[in-house]
Amino acid sequence: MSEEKKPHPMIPVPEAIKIVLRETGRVMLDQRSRGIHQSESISSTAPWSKILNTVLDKDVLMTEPGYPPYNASIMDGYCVRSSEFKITDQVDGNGFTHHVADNVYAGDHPTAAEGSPSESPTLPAAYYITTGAVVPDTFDCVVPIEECRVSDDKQFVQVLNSATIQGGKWIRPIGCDISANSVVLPQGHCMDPVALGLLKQSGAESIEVKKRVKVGVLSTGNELILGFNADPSHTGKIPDVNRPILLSLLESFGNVECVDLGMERDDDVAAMAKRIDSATEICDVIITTGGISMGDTDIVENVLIDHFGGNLHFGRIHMKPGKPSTFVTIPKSGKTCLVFALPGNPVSGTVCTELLVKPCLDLLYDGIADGLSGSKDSLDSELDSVVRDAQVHPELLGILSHDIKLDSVRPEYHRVTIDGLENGSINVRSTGVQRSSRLMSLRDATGLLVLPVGNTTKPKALKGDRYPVLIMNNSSLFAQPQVKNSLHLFAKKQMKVAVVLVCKDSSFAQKLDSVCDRIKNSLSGSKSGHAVIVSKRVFDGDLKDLYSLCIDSNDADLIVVVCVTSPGSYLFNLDVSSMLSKRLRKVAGALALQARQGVASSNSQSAIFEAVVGYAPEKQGAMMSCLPEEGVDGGLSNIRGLLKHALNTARGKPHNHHHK
Ligand SMILES: Nc1nc2c(c(=O)[nH]1)N[C@H]1C(S)=C(S)[C@@H](COP(=O)(O)OP(=O)(O)OC[C@H]3O[C@@H](n4cnc5c(N)ncnc54)[C@H](O)[C@@H]3O)O[C@H]1N2
Ligand code: MOO
Repeated sequence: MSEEKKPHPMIPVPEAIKIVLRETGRVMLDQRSRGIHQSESISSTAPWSKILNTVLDKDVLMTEPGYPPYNASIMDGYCVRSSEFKITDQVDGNGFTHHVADNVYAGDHPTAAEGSPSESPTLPAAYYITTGAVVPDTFDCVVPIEECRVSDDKQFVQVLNSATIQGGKWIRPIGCDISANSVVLPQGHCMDPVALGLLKQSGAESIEVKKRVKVGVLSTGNELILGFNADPSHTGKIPDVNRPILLSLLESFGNVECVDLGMERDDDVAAMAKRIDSATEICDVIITTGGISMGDTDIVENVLIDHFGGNLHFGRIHMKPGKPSTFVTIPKSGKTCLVFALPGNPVSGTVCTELLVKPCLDLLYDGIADGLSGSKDSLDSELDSVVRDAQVHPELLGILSHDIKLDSVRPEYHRVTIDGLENGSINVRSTGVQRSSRLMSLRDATGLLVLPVGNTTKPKALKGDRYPVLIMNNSSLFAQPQVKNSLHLFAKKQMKVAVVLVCKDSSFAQKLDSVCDRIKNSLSGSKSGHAVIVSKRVFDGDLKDLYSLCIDSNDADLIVVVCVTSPGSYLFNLDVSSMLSKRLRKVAGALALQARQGVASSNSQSAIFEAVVGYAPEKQGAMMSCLPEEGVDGGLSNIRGLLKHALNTARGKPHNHHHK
């Protein structure tokens, strides 16, 4: 290390992000003052892959005459004139009402048909027409084929019910879907698949879209090679992983056009300067990795400052990983290039691209408020507002699933797997050893947990502690359910029900079949699918054996325990319900209350009964409910809709592939 090389002060992450946004805003205001507008025109006939995910910089308007551009039939049938029918109702001896002048198929251009007079001396004209075909001028009604009788030679047609003939019926008039000159797609709209379709319908020749931000990525270091090529024994050489990671990560942001700047040695200042020089010509933003800390070969900062006269805004950040991250702006040919010189460790470079570079790219792409002028007097306050309004990472409050030792020097952006929503909270677990060279720590990472510096009072973050977690990949949060756990598919499923009739006295056993029928009826509804009784049993033994009988058996989703006793003697029922509620896990209070209300509405006296609903711990995912015989219908139908969700909750843990 040379004598004069002194470490830069470490600034806090929030300050670093604000500096990045402020300098980005400065560049944008400068461009605005020079009238530079970052948009480009794309022909609407360009390949859709070129248009997909671009963002409109200008409204797309509907061309004349609107969509659809002609009056189109909604049905296969016959088009007629509503005015003619009234006069010539049922003139033909065979009951035919119209003669068929011609056929118009979708795709035909029926100019000949326009206003053509009826050729039959006696009957008005009709045209056979298909769905989507042009309704000939002067015709104003389509009668569906089902409403017509057609002669064998297809020359004549009888409209069976005159009431089906109404002006405008079964026709989409010109411009009814999109009226001429209306805004089809507003400025700022992302060209998603539906927007591509609407663009086609609009008839617009081209669109103005925001220019993607041009970002160059350069790897530095003498140790770098392209790959091991199945031979990792190159002493001292390692594959360059930063470029593939960063180029593809940037690509995934969607608002970036990447420029691969290749690899550069770290012992040749002139070569590196040359490469960065040509990059500043074409790139808005440059990311370099490696060569930015304290070693003799860490030359990147020298090149950026000494060779290009760059302005250094910060040279170190108080964070782990990513401490040596450096941010420089380089004025070049009338514009300013934003340069992020990131550490070479793969994790550091990746985390800092997410944390520091992404907000800069989003700001460059999304643009700044229209009213900002960048004039000298207001510049500072305008930049303040740019920083305040800029968008940063989506974030949630994560709950730690286990203890983590805190770093005693730097706040840590700890790579975690977000385990999804459970009871409304986000549980996170560490991806393991967090060394910034250990790319494996990013493999299953979907978030960065922001941990504070540890001290003697709080050396560890503890299980259950809450910290902000920055989400790295939104889609990972929405775990895909399996068919069996899907809310909408499960709704159609059968609910398998086991019934246990608990009798104080065996004479009640004969009620079993009728009770089962009532249970089946009360659980079947259009929304909750239908119930099938998979087992019916009578229990009249010692109550202490009841629970094991209930859980022993089949693959029921729901075990319904029905208590039957003589009217007015409810003590037995209470014994049953209190015994079961002790054995069940997560007794569902809200459901039980609903059930009890339902019971009461069937039979007011049984309201005294303590309805029970809960999960049987021994039967994974099954629920058990205990109800009195008199109110079983009301009780079950009251919880029918909720049972489906309760069962899904019991089973539908978010699916995760990578459990440690
Ligand atoms: N005396 C000090 N030494 C170091 C300090 C310090 O403060 N004082 N900081 C350490 C920290 S923290 C980090 S992070 C690294 C960052 O170093 P550089 O940015 O200079 O990066 P390099 O030394 O070039 O590389 C670091 C590491 O990463 C490997 N690497 C580099 N590029 C790639 C690539 N494209 N693909 C895969 N791996 C790459 C390189 O071989 C090194 O192992 O500095 C500490 N040192
Ligand atoms: O800051 Mo460095 O990125 O810890 O390893």
